[in-house]
Amino acid sequence: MTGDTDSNGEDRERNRPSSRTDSSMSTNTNTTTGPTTDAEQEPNETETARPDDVPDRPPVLEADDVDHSYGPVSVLENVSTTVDAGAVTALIGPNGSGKTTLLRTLAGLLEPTGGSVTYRGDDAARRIGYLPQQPAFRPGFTVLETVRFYSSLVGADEPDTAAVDRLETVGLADAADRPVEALSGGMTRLVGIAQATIGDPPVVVLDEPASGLDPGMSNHVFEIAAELAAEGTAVLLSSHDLSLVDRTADAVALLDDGRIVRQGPPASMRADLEVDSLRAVYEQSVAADAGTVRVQGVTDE
Ligand SMILES: Nc1ncnc2c1ncn2[C@@H]1O[C@H](COP(=O)(O)OP(=O)(O)OP(=O)(O)O)[C@@H](O)[C@H]1O
Repeated sequence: MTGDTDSNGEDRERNRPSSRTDSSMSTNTNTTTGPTTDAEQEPNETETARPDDVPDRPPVLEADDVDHSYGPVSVLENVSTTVDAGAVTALIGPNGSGKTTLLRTLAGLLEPTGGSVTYRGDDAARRIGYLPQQPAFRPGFTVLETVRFYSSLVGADEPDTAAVDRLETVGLADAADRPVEALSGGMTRLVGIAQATIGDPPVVVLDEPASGLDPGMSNHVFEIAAELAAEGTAVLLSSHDLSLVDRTADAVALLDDGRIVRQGPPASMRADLEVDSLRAVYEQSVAADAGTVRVQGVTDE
């Protein structure tokens, strides 16, 4: 993985792990999904044809009819999806629609209250790396010491080298000696990304990795996600930055009120609705009024 940054997204477009015409996620709503075959694929005029040498993307995580309730409050209902190797899968949806709950369920941090989540990847020392929405680190240590600690936890042969490399990748090399409690919110998130990716887990789950980052660093974080995918990692992230998702993601799942209402490659989603942006797909698919957060468990009188 390299740490090169481009600020305009053109290199990322060129370096995208593969064409987005291959569907790593079903476009059906609420169905168990798997890779579709090329024969099942509708021709897509907005994208170039899939080259023959694009590797298959086996599902590494599968969610099958997943429900999650916090006590009496049902937050996820019948969510079926896959997270595939060598792809960036993005979860989008309104505030409170259940993205964090789904990410935590897929990462194995929350038990589904119905359905199942299955890991189908390699039996790695660390299977899933996870960046929480609000990463926090134990005060009293520097950035380098913190990342080195996580590096040694995952059994790196040379924790120092691995930690230094990872800080360079996320763009934090210059802050290596700074105490973690003296970092800005965006810098803390970058330490979190270093922590989530150390040890090269087959699955990396990033909850709003670009939140609080300036535009250049947001681009950089999505570029890191694309580079991880190009190396074969299954990257699952949530984001409200629809243009970055549109440019970067191989597959998108749109969650509304705890249900997946659309999923598939962004180009297919745009083509299905005959619109030219993921934002337009979002606006046509989300039921809630803009400016209102739908709160599960609260009924309309
Ligand atoms: N521990 C919890 N106990 C009870 N309810 C919870 C808990 N965590 C989340 N919720 C509720 O579940 C719903 C979905 O929350 P979640 O954080 O998954 O949404 P989200 O899509 O990630 O939102 P955002 O985009 O604002 O981060 C919300 O109504 C929230 O209040």
